[in-house]
Amino acid sequence: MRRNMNIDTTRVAIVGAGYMGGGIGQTLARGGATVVLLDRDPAAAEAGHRRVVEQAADFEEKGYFDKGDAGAIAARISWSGDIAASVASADLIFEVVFEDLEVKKPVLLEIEKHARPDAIIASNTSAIPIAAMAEVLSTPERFFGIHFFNPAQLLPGVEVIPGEKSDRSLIPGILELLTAAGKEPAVVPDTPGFVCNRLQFALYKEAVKMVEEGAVSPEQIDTVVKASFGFRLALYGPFQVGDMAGLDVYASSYKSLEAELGERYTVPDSLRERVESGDFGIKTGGGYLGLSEDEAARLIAGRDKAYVALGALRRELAADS
Ligand SMILES: NC(=O)c1ccc[n+]([C@@H]2O[C@H](COP(=O)([O-])OP(=O)(O)OC[C@H]3O[C@@H](n4cnc5c(N)ncnc54)[C@H](O)[C@@H]3O)[C@@H](O)[C@H]2O)c1
Repeated sequence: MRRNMNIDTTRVAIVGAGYMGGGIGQTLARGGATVVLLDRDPAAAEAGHRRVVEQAADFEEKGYFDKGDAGAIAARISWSGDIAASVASADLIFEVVFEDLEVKKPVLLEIEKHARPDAIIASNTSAIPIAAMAEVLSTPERFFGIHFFNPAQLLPGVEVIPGEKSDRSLIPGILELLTAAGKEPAVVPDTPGFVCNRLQFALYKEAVKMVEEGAVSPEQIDTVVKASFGFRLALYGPFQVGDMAGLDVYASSYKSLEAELGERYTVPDSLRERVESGDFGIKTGGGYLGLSEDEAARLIAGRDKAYVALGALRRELAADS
């Protein structure tokens, strides 16, 4: 099995040249990989390729990409109607077709049939369990979820999701490749929705429910979220925010919400136990992240500076639009 993945010598095949497939291809080609876009219909692969190359030129012209990036991307990315041959010569093959297990299964089988034994196979699924896809493969040890976010060219995060049977010694090479492409990958378990989509869809459902109840409009929710906790989340995770805000405040708020909205707002057990034992987060020492006094002081000082800078950036972007 491969261990190192130098992006400049890595050949990537992407099956599914749609929105995400094109974005992933553009990202990896920009990083130095050689990429071929494939689709069920060669015309779709060709169209996906054209979109990626034209978008890269547009991004370079607008200054989003460095000078020379568009030319480098165009030189490194191609399309093909020959899925078998393109997959056979790749080191890393992405399945990026529709979010439907029954569509993905035959695609994965076809990839596995043509792939070299040492090639890695990845899926960009949003929420289908990696185990459910690995099940159809006879070589599940080389299969991973590698989940880019939309738009893949611009969002830094990527979830790397090993399945139960994935060979974990392949993970450092995958992380090396993604980091070389400018990404901030995180290894996460094969739990429902992985990390991002479980949280994102919980929030979205609650927002939709509020609108359905008729109390607030979508516009009101967007206005409040962008300027309040959404503003924070651009730079800090929920545990950093909770430890800074005070776990006692969170526990009391859950009690009020539970009284009105019921069980889904019950104080989580570990939060209740912390508060009962006097652990209110940073203000008492402790919290979920267990930061030292120095680390906590640095976090708060950095937060104040970051929020001032983020506030200025928001005003600048609003003035531009
Ligand atoms: N759109 C998003 O915001 C987003 C974000 C993260 C992950 N994803 C995931 O990425 C995957 C692709 O999503 P998308 O938004 O790019 O979809 P899309 O519809 O833009 O692209 C899918 C492509 O797959 C091709 N395809 C379908 N069946 C095929 C087959 N049997 N063989 C070869 N090609 C086939 C289609 O022709 C199409 O070009 C899904 O699993 C989705 O959940 C999407």
